[in-house]
Amino acid sequence: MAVLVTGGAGYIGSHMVWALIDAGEEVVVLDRLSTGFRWAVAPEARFYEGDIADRALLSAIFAENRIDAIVHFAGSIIVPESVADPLSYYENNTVKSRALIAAAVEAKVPHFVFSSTAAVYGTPESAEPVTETAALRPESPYGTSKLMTEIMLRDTAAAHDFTYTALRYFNVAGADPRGRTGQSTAGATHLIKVASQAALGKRAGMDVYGTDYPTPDGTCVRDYIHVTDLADAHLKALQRMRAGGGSIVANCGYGRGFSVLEVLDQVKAVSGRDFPVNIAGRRPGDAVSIVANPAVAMREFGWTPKHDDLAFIVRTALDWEDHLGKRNML
Ligand SMILES: O=c1ccn([C@@H]2O[C@H](COP(=O)(O)OP(=O)(O)O[C@H]3O[C@H](CO)[C@H](O)[C@H](O)[C@H]3O)[C@@H](O)[C@H]2O)c(=O)[nH]1
Repeated sequence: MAVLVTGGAGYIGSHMVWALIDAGEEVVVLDRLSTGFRWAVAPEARFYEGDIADRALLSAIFAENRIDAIVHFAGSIIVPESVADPLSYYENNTVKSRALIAAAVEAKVPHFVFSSTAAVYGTPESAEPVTETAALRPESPYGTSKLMTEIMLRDTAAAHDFTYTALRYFNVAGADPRGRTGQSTAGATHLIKVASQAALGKRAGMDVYGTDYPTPDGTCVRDYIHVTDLADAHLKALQRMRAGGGSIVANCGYGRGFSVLEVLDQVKAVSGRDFPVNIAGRRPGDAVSIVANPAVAMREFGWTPKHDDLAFIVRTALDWEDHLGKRNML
């Protein structure tokens, strides 16, 4: 059987494709290449260029491949962009996911792994690591668009012979330790990516969005997870469903938070480079502090983090950024 990876030319998707291939799986990728890159897709995967809401293309993919699982990454991922242009986020993340889920049900594809997000929680009530049963109060259209898809999956699983896993990602960073892929998106806004670019002189400096938050140093706190550990969580979630496990929602993070300033110190230390940091105002849609309780993923699919070390995350991000620079890519 084969696994269909939507968004497999993107940052997390391209790592997932490698994780599946490393595990001996047959992989089919569907990506419209709006932000991803054809070269990011492992050559062993079968590639289709197109949209996840293109029913004719999906029918062809299901007819040409024996797919028993979909791992769905395709979507828009930038919190402030979603605040500025909410309807694009509801279109790309909710409406198009609905089309993909409908096609999966029609084709009787039994397993679905969905890339959800910690943004579904908004800012949790307490500073304790958040569990999956916490209140769902997204603070951005991005978070709401993903939550709506989770709800569609829940209701679809109740009505059809269909099992899903929704993985709520915390802050994904780093790159394949073997250097095969990394975060390559043009105009990326993610903290570790931006700081790596500043450290390597690809940008003159960077902004810190807000130092007046109610956190120890006044900057926002996040739980940074290495992208390879995240891909491994998907693989384990898939194996669990194939073994008969039911639908489930699970956090993907390490259970400890770092502030923006702590991350910047780490990037400076690991790279050995200093760079200008401008203290700017708060960015719309930012949650104050959010850290995962990953107990469900660890217990239910036996997920064990292997790279839960901020210095390693930063090292692999810097190595990938350097690799892109040496090849005049981005
Ligand atoms: O140049 C920058 C970039 C980011 N930040 C700050 O760094 C923190 C992390 O920001 P990111 O943009 O790296 O990530 P977000 O927490 O906004 O969002 C990420 O995590 C979310 C879940 O928490 C979603 O999954 C989302 O897709 C993903 O981008 C925030 O406080 C942000 O304000 C800066 O200060 N300067």
